[in-house]
Amino acid sequence: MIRVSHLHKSFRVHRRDAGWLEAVRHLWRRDYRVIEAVKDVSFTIEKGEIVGFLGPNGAGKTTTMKMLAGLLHPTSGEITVGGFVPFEQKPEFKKMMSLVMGQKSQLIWDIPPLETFLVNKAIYDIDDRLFRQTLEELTELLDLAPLLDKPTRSLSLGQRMRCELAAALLHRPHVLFLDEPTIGLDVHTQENVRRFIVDYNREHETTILLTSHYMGDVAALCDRVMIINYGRLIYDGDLSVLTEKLAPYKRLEVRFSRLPNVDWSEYGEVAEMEEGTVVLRVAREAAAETAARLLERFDVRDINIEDPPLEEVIARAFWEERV
Ligand SMILES: Nc1ncnc2c1ncn2[C@@H]1O[C@H](COP(=O)(O)OP(=O)(O)OP(=O)(O)O)[C@@H](O)[C@H]1O
Repeated sequence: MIRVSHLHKSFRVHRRDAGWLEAVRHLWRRDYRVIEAVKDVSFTIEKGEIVGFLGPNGAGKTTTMKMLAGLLHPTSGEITVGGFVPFEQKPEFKKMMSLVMGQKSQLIWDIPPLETFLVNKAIYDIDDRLFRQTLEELTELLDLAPLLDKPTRSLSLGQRMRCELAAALLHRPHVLFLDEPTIGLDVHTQENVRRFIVDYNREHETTILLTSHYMGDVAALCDRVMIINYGRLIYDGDLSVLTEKLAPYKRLEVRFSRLPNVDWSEYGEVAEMEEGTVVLRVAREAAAETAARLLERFDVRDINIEDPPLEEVIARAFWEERV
């Protein structure tokens, strides 16, 4: 569905040092600096996949998404989305995809969401029956009924985000680019939005590329992740493989009736210790056996074996640069 080959994007920006003298000098002499935001990125995404696109601030995620959505022209390289070249902005292309940016609203501020939806109906030339049917479905799924006729500016962030998603989906796009769709939302609304994305993807086989700083989004939604750092793709594959590769240990959280006074290094590396609980880092293959040993020797109230937190795995990927 999405094919990207040797994609590059550079921006030419004015170079100017601070100070008024520099500002005056700048009137005559203009220096430029080139920022290579995306460097030689290639990937393919098949129909119906949900792929997480991760990277630290300024890594090149939004720039890539904007190129995929046809808002930016690549410096070089090729992109096709559903067979279309995005930057040509053919009407058929616009009808088959949608871009949702958590930081930017596509709803018209002073009118109720329903009226923005009607504007979109006209823009995308959606026929009456399909519009009614889709709106009904989205209203139900996103619980929009009480919001549709309130002015957008009076909605909370979470309510607005649900309406943003509806606005983006009214024309039933096959490809969805979601840039930070849960940013700033409370935990409950984040979960609702995640559940909606999963259900929607399952039902309509929508292809989804998603960026998020919330690892909860990524863990809940994506089996596959792509990691970009300084404009380069440094990982593209299964999230579980990444975890195993970069964090080849498990976290054993053990709660005791009374914390025993022992040399923990015999069991693993202590990550945390407080009151009656100790968290140990233990090699993956030794986790089950270590848990059994602890259960046998001590008065254990509860024991939990978990993968390391995703934040830690992703942070390691950034440090290691090349995965
Ligand atoms: N229009 C522009 N002009 C100049 N430089 C730009 C422009 N847009 C992006 N950049 C630069 O390109 C690089 C990549 O930016 P981009 O917004 O794609 O990163 P990002 O991974 O989405 O970061 P974030 O997580 O902070 O949103 C950054 O160095 C940014 O400053």
